[in-house]
Amino acid sequence: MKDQILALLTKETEDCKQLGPNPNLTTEEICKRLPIKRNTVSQYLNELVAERKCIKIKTRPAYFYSTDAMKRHFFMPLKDMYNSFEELLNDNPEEKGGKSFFSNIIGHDLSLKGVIDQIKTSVFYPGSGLPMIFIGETGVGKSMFARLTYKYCIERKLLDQSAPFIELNCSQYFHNPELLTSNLFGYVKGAFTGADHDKVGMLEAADGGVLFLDECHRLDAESQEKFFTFMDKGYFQRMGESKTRHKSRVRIIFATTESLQANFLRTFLRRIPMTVEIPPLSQRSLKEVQYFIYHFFIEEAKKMNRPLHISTWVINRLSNLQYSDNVGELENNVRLICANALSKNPDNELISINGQDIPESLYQQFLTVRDLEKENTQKTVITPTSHVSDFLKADFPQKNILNELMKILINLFQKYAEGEVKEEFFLHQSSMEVGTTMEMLIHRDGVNRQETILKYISGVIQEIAKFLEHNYLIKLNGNTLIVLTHYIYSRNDFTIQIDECYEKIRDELIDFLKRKLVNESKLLKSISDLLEARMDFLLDANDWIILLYFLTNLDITHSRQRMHSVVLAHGFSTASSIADVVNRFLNEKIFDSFDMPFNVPLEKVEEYMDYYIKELDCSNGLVVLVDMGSLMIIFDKLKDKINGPLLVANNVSTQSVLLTGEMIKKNRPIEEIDSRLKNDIPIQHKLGFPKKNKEPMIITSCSSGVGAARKLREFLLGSLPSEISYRIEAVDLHTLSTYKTNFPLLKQYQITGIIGTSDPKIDGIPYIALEELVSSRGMERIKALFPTVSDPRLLKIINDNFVRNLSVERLLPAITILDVKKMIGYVDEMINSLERNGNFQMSNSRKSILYIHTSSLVERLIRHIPQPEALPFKKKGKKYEEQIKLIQTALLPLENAYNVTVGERELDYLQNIIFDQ
Ligand SMILES: Nc1ncnc2c1ncn2[C@@H]1O[C@H](COP(=O)(O)OP(=O)(O)OP(=O)(O)O)[C@@H](O)[C@H]1O
Repeated sequence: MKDQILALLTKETEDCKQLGPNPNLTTEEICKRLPIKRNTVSQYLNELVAERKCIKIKTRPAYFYSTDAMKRHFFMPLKDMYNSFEELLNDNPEEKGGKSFFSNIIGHDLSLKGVIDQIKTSVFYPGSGLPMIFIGETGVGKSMFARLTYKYCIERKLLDQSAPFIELNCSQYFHNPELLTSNLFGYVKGAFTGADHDKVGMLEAADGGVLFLDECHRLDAESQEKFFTFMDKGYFQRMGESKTRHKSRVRIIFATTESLQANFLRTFLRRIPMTVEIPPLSQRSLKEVQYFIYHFFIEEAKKMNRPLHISTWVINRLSNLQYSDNVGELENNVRLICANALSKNPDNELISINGQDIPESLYQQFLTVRDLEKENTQKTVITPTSHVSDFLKADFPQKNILNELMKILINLFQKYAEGEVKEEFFLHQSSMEVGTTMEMLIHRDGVNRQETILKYISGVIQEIAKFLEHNYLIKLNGNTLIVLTHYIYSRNDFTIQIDECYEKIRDELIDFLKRKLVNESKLLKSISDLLEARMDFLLDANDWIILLYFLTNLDITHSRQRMHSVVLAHGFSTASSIADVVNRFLNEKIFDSFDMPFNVPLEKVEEYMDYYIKELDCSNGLVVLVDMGSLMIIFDKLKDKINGPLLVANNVSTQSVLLTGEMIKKNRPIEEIDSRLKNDIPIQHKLGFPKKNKEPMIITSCSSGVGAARKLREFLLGSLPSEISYRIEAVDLHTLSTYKTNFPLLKQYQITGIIGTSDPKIDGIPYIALEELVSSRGMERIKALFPTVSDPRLLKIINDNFVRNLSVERLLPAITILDVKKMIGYVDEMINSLERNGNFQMSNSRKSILYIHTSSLVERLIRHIPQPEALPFKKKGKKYEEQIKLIQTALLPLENAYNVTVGERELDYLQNIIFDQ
């Protein structure tokens, strides 16, 4: 069977004209074409991938290509699995190295990487590609990308060499929408006064090629409607025509500087699935702006066919101007400067460009730029044969910083290995080195915080932070997020290098750290997986070392047991500065901080603290230091919500924060901190202990990993009736077994049970195997799991849902021709009828068997599979007859729905399942 699947894939791969989502290469389609069950097909496909006989594109749905056929018809794939078609296409050797089609575009590997990926996705879509709309300010490169897309299609043989490219600027027809419509769609003789012959429109003229509609927000509603009919149905009519329909196989690209929502019909936008946003120059990095400057000077040098000597003064100013008309404006400036310099000395072999060559019109602007450079007389020399890459001397300062850091870390490890320093010192010192270097990355030059890629990375890091908070209960503060973002951002540009002779000891260091820092390693593995999945960013050995040390700074293990403390102070950075100084002094992150603007309303402070106590385990206590008497009210606001002792003191000074921090670090009890604070520094203070009952919670945990636990959580939540909102959290089994009752959730909540597939053995907390929920003791278990639910009706619903949903899960792979959910609905009805008419409660285990048995029974009947063997003889008295009647009545709706009749032997079986003692 596996061979059949491979043969089919080979044929389909060979038939593919281009690499892109092809419905014939999905599991779904293979199932339709071969008489094999879906599960089996999936399993074989994955085996074929593991055997390297086919590759998988992990999109939704996933696509499979035969590796051999790929090699013959396209290129040799370098991996077995790809996250997207773009990733696959990037492995095309023609796309690699200097030969990549888009590599001449400035920013192709920086801010425009995403734009180029989107274009590739769009053009490879089967048929005529996906219609795209480029949006972005004037001069960002929309027209350029439209032309490039066309050329790319020709290069990749998606279009013929002779295919037309027709461009239309819709704003030219602003005052004459009718003329625009007639030019686009054509007209027939007599369609309007003056239409004395038939005329082909641009849509038809562009058949087999590309139609680019610039400034398309000028399309009136009628033209938009005509377009979406065309995109929907594939035909259009010329003006004045009512019957004839025309077709055109055209790829349409739209572009606009305007907002989509305000200028287009919703129906129109819906037909353009690919919106490609090109960022303005102000959102690109300084580095990218400088590449543009070199690029345009090189273009001018080519045109003039002579070298240019440009002063640093000019380059610096050009780099720092604001360009409201973006790349186009920058290009014009360079052109103007060159033209001016040339006109002064037209006969010189070499054109020198200094401050005095700046044309009048630009000079004013140039003077607004602050003096940036130190005295620097060096000139940039550009010749007609220069290439931008000549100027990318890759002098990333951060590369040196990180290379240096690796040297220091390896050196420290060597010292430790040779017994020169103690383990504690080497680990501590290494973490401190990493912490300091990472902070330096943020403050390097040339980072534009608006830059698209930086924003993107920041978004991914925030997602990771949420994941960590949710799964490991680790809260990363804002600064940590910024540091991580900048680290990944820097590492996008280069690889950290160490001398070959150090590689062995580096690998030993990594092994040592993975053994020593088990929690951090686990955490980093999750981070690394997420970075790979979301950004295709792979951490290498050096990153692992640096980031493991970085994570130790976050004090993951300790923060779980220690008291928490926050400084709340008014002012731009008062709280954070004091907290930072004290944390540094104590060599540990003890304090969090909240900087409050002077006019901050109390609700905002309360909101922050609510979030804080919700997110962190404060069962060991929370100390809040505030800078105003009025904020003492925080005590009353929090005291009933918090699950540990609370101390609020009105004194924020370095002295009081340090005193508190020292005591927290020494794990002194909160009462002692309270009395020391009030004795040493006269302050207002309030101390209280929680009265609040802990909220109940269920934990799910599975031996096969947190993913399975999360699935189980979803399953349980999905089984709760809407009236009940209950906290259920998925926790990694290993973490649970390691931390036991010290695990924060276990302190904060009243854990009513741990449901899963393996017992973490925690004293005082019942473990309930999933199976038990559907056993005869199920109801009892459910009552204990949901102590706050007293209504028996609700408890019964929960119980019934569990049994039923679990049966559905089990039935899904077994039942092939029936719609399982629908079938289960009928069994529900049957159970209700039996319980109601027979006046009894069926046990969970019987219900569970009934769901499964009845479904396969109906399937057997539909497929005309013979009835099972008769059961051994049993006495069939009056009671038996009554029970059979009950079953027959309960079965009626099901029999009617599936047009089947349940026979005598089957009835006997059912009686056995339902009533047999
Ligand atoms: N990434 C880039 N690399 C090289 N040249 C670029 C790049 N982006 C834009 N340009 C150049 O900048 C100039 C302006 O670009 P283009 O005309 O395509 O912008 P536009 O967004 O279409 O502007 P408008 O909305 O005003 O029509 C062009 O000469 C284009 O070739």
